[in-house]
Amino acid sequence: MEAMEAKVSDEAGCCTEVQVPLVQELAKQPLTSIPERYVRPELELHLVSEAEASSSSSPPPQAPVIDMAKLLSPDFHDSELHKLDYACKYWGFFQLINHGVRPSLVENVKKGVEEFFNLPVEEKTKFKKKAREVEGYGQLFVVSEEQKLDWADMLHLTTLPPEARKPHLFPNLPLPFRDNLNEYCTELWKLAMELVMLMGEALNIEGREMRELFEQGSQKVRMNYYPACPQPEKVIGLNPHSDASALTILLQVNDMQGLQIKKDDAWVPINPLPHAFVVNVGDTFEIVSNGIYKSIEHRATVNSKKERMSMTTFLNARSHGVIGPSPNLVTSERAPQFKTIPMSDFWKTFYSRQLRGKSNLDYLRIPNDTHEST
Ligand SMILES: O=C(O)CCC(=O)C(=O)O
Ligand SMILES: [Fe+2]
Repeated sequence: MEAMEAKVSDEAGCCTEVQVPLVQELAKQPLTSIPERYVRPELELHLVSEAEASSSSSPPPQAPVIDMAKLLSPDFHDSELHKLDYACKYWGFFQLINHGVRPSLVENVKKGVEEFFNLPVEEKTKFKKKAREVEGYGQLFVVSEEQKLDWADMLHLTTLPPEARKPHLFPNLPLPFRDNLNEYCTELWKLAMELVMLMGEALNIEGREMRELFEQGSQKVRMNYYPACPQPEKVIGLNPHSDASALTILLQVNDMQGLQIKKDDAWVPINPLPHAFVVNVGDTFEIVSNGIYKSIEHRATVNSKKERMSMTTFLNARSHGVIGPSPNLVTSERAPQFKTIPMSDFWKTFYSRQLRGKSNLDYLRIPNDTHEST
């Protein structure tokens, strides 16, 4: 992978310098009130409409469930591919069952994540995110001293290809977590590649084009720790956002619910099914699909009872070259919806912004009435 040097430096070094406290440590103190930097006044406005919504008799809609075994079976492939296509177009999120990753491996990884966050703070600080880096332990996307903060800490790592791992991060994870995570990442790479190839098939994108975009891509993981909060309705665990990745595979680590996705202007909770992964389309795939598949806004809420942990695995397109709508999906009826830009520029703007809504995709959007070529 000769472009690796360029890739590593493209995705790093574009972050800001603002350092913030660890929320896990903050939450251990006897808090009489939530520090102002974590209080989100906008949530109070939303509470009213959510109360109205929850008083309606119909239960919230559920994200589609996709069966990987059916996608891979000649008998069920076509009908399941149709379901996958629908899920990516209208939900941007689905639960994936029968994904083939060994349950004991998944359990070991969950255990490793819990054990990491339970390490003494001095141990975890060895992984601390350094100024101007995007990987490590702490908070990402803090771009100003005034900005509101999330009620969460994260450990963010490049996991694949192995040569892109930061020497002070992945290789220093405690054993056996390091080995389990290594195997899990290889399994999830295969799974994510299978899924993007299937999504490409459903959209009629050439296999060669998909392989060029993703085979030399990278994988990152983000382990999220949301401490219990005495006033959970005032804070947000992870600000509403869409993921920059092509595809995200989320593992809920302990049995606390908190993920919500925006569907028809309402927040819909996702309750992970046993042994399922929650999968979502990221901004990169929305661009490649020329807006046909949607990267949906989601957020993490917190609660007063118990901490919550999750781990997201991101499949990213290769970071050399450009990213833009697939030529097959730009037609006389469907103009390009996004500009084509160097992938390195895409990452630079992503890491220099606050994580907020679909702001990183919106700046690439071509207004409807403009038929400029890219
Ligand atoms: O913790 C969750 O459920 C959501 C995490 C997430 O959206 C992310 O890491 O991008
Ligand atoms: Fe996300």
